[in-house]
Amino acid sequence: MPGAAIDQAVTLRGVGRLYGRGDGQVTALRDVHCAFARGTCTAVMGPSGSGKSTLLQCAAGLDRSTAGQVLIGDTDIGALSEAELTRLRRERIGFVFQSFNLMPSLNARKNVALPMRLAGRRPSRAQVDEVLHRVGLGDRGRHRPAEMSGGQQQRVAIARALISQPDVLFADEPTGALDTNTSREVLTLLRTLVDTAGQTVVMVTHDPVAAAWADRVVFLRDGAVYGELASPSVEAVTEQMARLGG
Ligand SMILES: Nc1ncnc2c1ncn2[C@@H]1O[C@H](COP(=O)(O)OP(=O)(O)OP(=O)(O)O)[C@@H](O)[C@H]1O
Repeated sequence: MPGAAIDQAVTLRGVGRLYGRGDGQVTALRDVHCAFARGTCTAVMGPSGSGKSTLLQCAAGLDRSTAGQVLIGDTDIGALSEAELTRLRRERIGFVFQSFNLMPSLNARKNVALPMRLAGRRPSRAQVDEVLHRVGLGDRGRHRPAEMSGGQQQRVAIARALISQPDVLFADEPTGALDTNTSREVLTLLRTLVDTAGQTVVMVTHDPVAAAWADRVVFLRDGAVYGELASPSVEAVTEQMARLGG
């Protein structure tokens, strides 16, 4: 198709998400159109309750939208069965949470290998070590979460998300539980994955400093896209958030 030169990793077309019924119904997303280009990092921002987590979960196939289409590459995930969606999530999507969600009794290597093992495959030691090396933890494979800093634990969670070589890495407040220094550690890593490996990253954040690491910020208000900023600076993001009342 002429003009369709930008390769989108994820496309949302008119996405809506309603929760509940009747008087208690909440519109978490309304007619959201946006796309995330391959090999870029996008931050999603907006006031509390504006639909950021819902957008991320619908885009990642963790939740189903109630209107519109979500495409991963050119796959319309709304058209997939539950089994197909589970497989797509496992093979093409990585997800990182604010709270790391590591298994405390397992060392870093075993945490990284866990999703593949649960899917009935056993990654090789070399595969696990390679991904730990990529996140800068090549020497920490035997450490358990309690023996690592918050930033290191989040890097293990990122390694775990990367082991399947996902098309897109989604991160919901990846630095929300971290102090300034360890946040920078994690943001540097995400930036490096984008710049050196062409990884696509989409992250929700409340923090203008974190958002300024992204190539673009998409702002939400009341479940709708309010605007966006390319090459964001901390000041420009802060200003836009103040305008949004966030
Ligand atoms: N499972 C659910 N059931 C009912 N309402 C929900 C559910 N999940 C989210 N909502 C509502 O949808 C709206 C958007 O929520 P969402 O968590 O996506 O916002 P958010 O921007 O991520 O907020 P925060 O910054 O506080 O995490 C809110 O009004 C929320 O209360």
